[in-house]
Amino acid sequence: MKLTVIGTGYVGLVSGVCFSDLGNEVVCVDKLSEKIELLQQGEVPIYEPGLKELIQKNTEAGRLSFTTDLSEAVQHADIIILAVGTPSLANGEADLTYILGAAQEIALSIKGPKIIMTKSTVPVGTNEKIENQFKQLSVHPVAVASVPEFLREGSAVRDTMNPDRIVVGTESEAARQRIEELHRPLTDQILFTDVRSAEMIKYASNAFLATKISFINEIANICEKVGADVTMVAEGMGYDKRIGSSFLKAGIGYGGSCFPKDTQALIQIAGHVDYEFKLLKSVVEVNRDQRYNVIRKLETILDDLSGKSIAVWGLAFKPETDDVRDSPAFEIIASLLHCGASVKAYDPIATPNFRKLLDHSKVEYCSSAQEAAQNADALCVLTEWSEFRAVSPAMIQAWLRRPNLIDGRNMYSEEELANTELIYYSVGRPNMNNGVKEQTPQLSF
Ligand SMILES: NC(=O)c1ccc[n+]([C@@H]2O[C@H](COP(=O)([O-])OP(=O)(O)OC[C@H]3O[C@@H](n4cnc5c(N)ncnc54)[C@H](O)[C@@H]3O)[C@@H](O)[C@H]2O)c1
Ligand SMILES: O=c1ccn([C@@H]2O[C@H](COP(=O)(O)OP(=O)(O)O[C@H]3O[C@H](CO)[C@@H](O)[C@H](O)[C@H]3O)[C@@H](O)[C@H]2O)c(=O)[nH]1
Repeated sequence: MKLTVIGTGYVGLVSGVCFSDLGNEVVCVDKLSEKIELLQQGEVPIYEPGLKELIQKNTEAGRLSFTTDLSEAVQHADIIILAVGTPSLANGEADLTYILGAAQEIALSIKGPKIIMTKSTVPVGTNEKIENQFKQLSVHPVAVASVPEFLREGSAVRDTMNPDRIVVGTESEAARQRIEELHRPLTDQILFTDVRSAEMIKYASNAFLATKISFINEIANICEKVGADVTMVAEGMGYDKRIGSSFLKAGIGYGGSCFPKDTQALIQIAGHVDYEFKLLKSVVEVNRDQRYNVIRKLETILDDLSGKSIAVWGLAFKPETDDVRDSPAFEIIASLLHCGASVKAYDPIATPNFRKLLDHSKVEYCSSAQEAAQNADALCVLTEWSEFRAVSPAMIQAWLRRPNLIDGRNMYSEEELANTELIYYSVGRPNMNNGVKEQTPQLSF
């Protein structure tokens, strides 16, 4: 099949590359010439495991190419995939400038019938707007389909090649058949819906996963007060197939380019039809507060943070990505600076992107985990990179000036801490002091 993908971000690039690997002829378009030049040279503008190898393989096979020329590229394809960004506006609504802008450019360029397949996450009703734009601007018939994307950053290639399901929302029988044909090699689990339901499935899925995370984070906060261990609680809950074990890891709250923006957008979508989504508003509020527990725990240990040197391990919003959009590390470091602390930060991959967000005289970006931890008054672990898991708590203690470890991702076990003198605070688990668990709090009822 001949495909043109508009937007070479995490979704457009990975989808385009994976579709080419299935034998389709794919042209990827972006308006950022520096991105396209990198891709034409075989370089990858984002960090995503396995992507570079697939780009090289499929470019060499002549199935994959990159261009900034949208109007030329759309002639090539029968299916045009929209994968441009839909970031948040100040009020939380999705900004449709890029998606409607791209649709307009396509409408003004096409010279024949096309299938427009929207992979971007868009509010209910957006694909109808896109269809109307085509009707107004072009004489050529288009069939519009909402095919939302569910890949995760850090495992985007694997997720794309092994999707749990493909959702296809379209009113067009021709589009339905072609899109089914395109996805059949990936899965048999293809759900056909109307357009609005497909758009809603994407937001509902992200909102539900975000709800699971805020739920377990609140359980963790209660566990800390009653002396229970949230990792055991989550394990015990997860064996129940109705609950499931995934997305029950307590931590510093969700970040990234999707959950924060998509939860806000769904609250707005509901608001536009006079529905107050109370549950989701709480999910967002819990998430916003959860990251500040790191600061509260530091203050409990160190009292005043002013003048203290705090090491931070992990700047990306999750491991295996260089994406720092809405990373909890940003607000945590900003709070540390606000409290008068200085910060020594390290991330295996994401430092260059994070530095663009926060270039501050009191933040020193280090080139190793040891350099960041050396002589600090406390270490905060904010991203669970395997590189950090490989460092023993005894080693961490040796590097630090004062033996304080705040583990925002529950990386280290009681056994590993037993032989150290660390003061250790994690999330929803008992604190440890000198290798010994703190006493279980007395319950007064
Ligand atoms: N990042 C994810 O993990 C993920 C997963 C599922 C769904 N989504 C959704 O997919 C969409 C894309 O997300 P992303 O993270 O890949 O975005 P991104 O910001 O990484 O990339 C978008 C790209 O589109 C390009 N672009 C914008 N307008 C263009 C135009 N008119 N012509 C050509 N290129 C244009 C931009 O230059 C940019 O490179 C969003 O709606 C997002 O919510 C993202
Ligand atoms: O048990 C968990 C699972 C995740 N997280 C956090 O949640 C955030 C998001 O993680 P994840 O979902 O793995 O990454 P994303 O790449 O943001 O993927 C989400 O957002 C994408 C964009 O919409 C969707 O396509 C994916 O299905 C959806 O998982 C990260 O900050 C994680 O640290 C937790 O705190 N606890």
